[in-house]
Amino acid sequence: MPKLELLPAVDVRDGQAVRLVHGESGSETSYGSPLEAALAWQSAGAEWLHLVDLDAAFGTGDNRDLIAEVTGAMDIKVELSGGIRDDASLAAALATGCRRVNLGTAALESPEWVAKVIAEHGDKIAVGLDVRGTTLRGRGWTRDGGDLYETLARLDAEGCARYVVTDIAKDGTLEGPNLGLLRDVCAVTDRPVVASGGVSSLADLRAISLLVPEGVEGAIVGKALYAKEFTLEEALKAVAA
Ligand SMILES: O=C(O)c1ccccc1N[C@@H]1O[C@H](COP(=O)(O)O)[C@@H](O)[C@H]1O
Repeated sequence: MPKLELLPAVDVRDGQAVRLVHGESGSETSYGSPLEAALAWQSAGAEWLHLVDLDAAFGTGDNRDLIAEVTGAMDIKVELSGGIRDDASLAAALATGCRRVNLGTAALESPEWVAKVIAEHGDKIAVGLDVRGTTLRGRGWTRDGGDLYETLARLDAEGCARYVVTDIAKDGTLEGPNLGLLRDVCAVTDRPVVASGGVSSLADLRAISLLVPEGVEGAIVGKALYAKEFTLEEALKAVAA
């Protein structure tokens, strides 16, 4: 059985690595330099980095140069999220050398463009399904964007390669992942799913690992690492077992 991939997160707001609670603007705790954080996760053995431009996601500017600098400094695979909504922002994201990008708002508001870039770029495109209940949220998670399962069916039909599923109610809370949501999504798609939101312990990671046979490929870990609930080395060991 393949092991669960771990993607430590670096979310960037106003040039700083931050964690939010429920993705709410203004709930930031700052953790300093994004480059230092990313390099620390790489040194600890990460194979992936989940790098988010929160200003671009919220529409409060962007950290594009910094994101490109961090991505360029990485030897590991980078997944980029936040504000990738049109040809220019997608070209800038892909030009960083990242392995793939996550589209959020665009998948809700620009379905024709998303179908086009999925056809053009294949598995370099993932879609972030950020949900409250089963309602998708876009524009920095501030606006409703339709039903999770209807959107998933459309994206599946368009050939979307992968989904990053975030339970907003869990994100940044250290309350544990929404395993039911992950199971429900895996039950209706054959595409790999990356779990996001709520991881608080090594036990949570082991619980997500049990969903690998159902289609969960990876887990994004944020707050728990920054709050030192466990180390990345411990997490990698826990999912390797
Ligand atoms: O990661 C977060 O905490 C987050 C919080 C609020 C909004 C977005 C967030 N992150 C990721 O950004 C993209 C969505 O950006 P966009 O809608 O495409 O501009 C998505 O992957 C979110 O999970």
